[in-house]
Amino acid sequence: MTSSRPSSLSFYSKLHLSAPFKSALLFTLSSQTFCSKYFSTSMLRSIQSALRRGEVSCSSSSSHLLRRSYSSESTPERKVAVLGAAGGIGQPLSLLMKLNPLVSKLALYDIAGTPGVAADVSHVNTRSEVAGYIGEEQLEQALTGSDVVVIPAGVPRKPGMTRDDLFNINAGIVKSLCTAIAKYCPNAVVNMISNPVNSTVPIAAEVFKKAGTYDETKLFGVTMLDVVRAKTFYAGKAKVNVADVNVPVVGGHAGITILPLFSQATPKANNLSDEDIVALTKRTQDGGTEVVEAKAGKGSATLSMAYAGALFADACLKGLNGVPDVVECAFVQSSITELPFFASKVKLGKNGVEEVYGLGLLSDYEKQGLEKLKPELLSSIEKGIKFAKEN
Ligand SMILES: NC(=O)c1ccc[n+]([C@@H]2O[C@H](COP(=O)([O-])OP(=O)(O)OC[C@H]3O[C@@H](n4cnc5c(N)ncnc54)[C@H](O)[C@@H]3O)[C@@H](O)[C@H]2O)c1
Ligand SMILES: O=C(O)C[C@H](O)C(=O)O
Repeated sequence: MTSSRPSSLSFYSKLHLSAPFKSALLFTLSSQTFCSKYFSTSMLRSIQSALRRGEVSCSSSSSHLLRRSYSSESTPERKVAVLGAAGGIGQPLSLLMKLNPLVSKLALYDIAGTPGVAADVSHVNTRSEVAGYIGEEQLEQALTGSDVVVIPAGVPRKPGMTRDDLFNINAGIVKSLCTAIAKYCPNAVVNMISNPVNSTVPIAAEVFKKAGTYDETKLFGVTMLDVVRAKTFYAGKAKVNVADVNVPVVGGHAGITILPLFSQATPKANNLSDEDIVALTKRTQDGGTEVVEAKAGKGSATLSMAYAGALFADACLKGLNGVPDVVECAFVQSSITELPFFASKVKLGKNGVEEVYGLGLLSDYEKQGLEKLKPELLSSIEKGIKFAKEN
């Protein structure tokens, strides 16, 4: 082996890689010569496949080098559309999607403001081509060919409001956007962010059913922000490394319907009392309100939501690309309780949801929380279904 240890290629994600890959990727590479000298063609092809599927990230120069030199396979083309792209969530989410190497086309749609957002984001030197679309007459173009459609369109809360108070405005917005999705990209995976998620997802399902395009494996209410919050708050209280933390959050996305399962959190924390768990649960359930109040009339969570939305869209893209064992929490059609929609861990695959996981063992406190949330969640689901049937 040469003495000059290369530095320009640094691989930094080892997720989902088999042992030989892991050791191979621990090297830092610098040149094509090095690549061909120390990695067999088959190993380079395997690294390339891992890159293609998004199982491993590397600097764009290294990715380019590997792609150019050693592979006949290309990264799958994936179009992502963001509806509501000029909004508080839409703008940072569009930027984060532009940074995602799994995206080849990024369509930014809104009723106003998208030419500026698209021009701005398009200057970022990453893979995807960005286009802005404005107004209903351009919605067809924005959606056509989309693999994933992310919807943060709609009004946010102000202090004193519940998410359900947004229903009257957002239900109509979601209905019209989903009608267009059914028409122009019926096979797309839909990530619903617009509130109230407990109702907007059932609305979307009804719209797709009416259009004859409903595929329950492709419709997701994005509850990732609840997971992001639960991880952050748990890590802070338990004094563990937040990067190592996992906490499933189940139920729905509003108040007590958000049920973090801290009894299943990892790493296990022995330093938390029952009172700590109650406080952590309440803080997770009220996380949205905490931000709404701090913003004092200027909207709700946008930056943390953009982060959470980008993470979830990335998980969907990985699933579509065939990455194994992509598991996240989301609000989906479900039979794990008596409710027709429920958030729990789901496995994401080439067609969207591959498996909806059950709740696992719950503490007595979580069992009580589960029973308490059911009436409210059911009524929000029924409200959405009724709206979509009657309008
Ligand atoms: N799921 C979650 O965890 C979560 C988290 C935070 C916010 N939200 C929700 O996301 C939504 C958006 O929040 P925000 O802070 O970005 O609001 P915002 O007002 O800043 O942005 C909303 C955007 O939607 C656009 N819009 C309105 N009608 C549209 C239509 N018919 N087609 C396309 N775009 C349209 C607006 O022009 C605006 O740019 C709210 O409903 C909010 O409650 C959900
Ligand atoms: O709280 C809100 O209204 C926005 C969002 O649902 C959140 O959880 O931050």
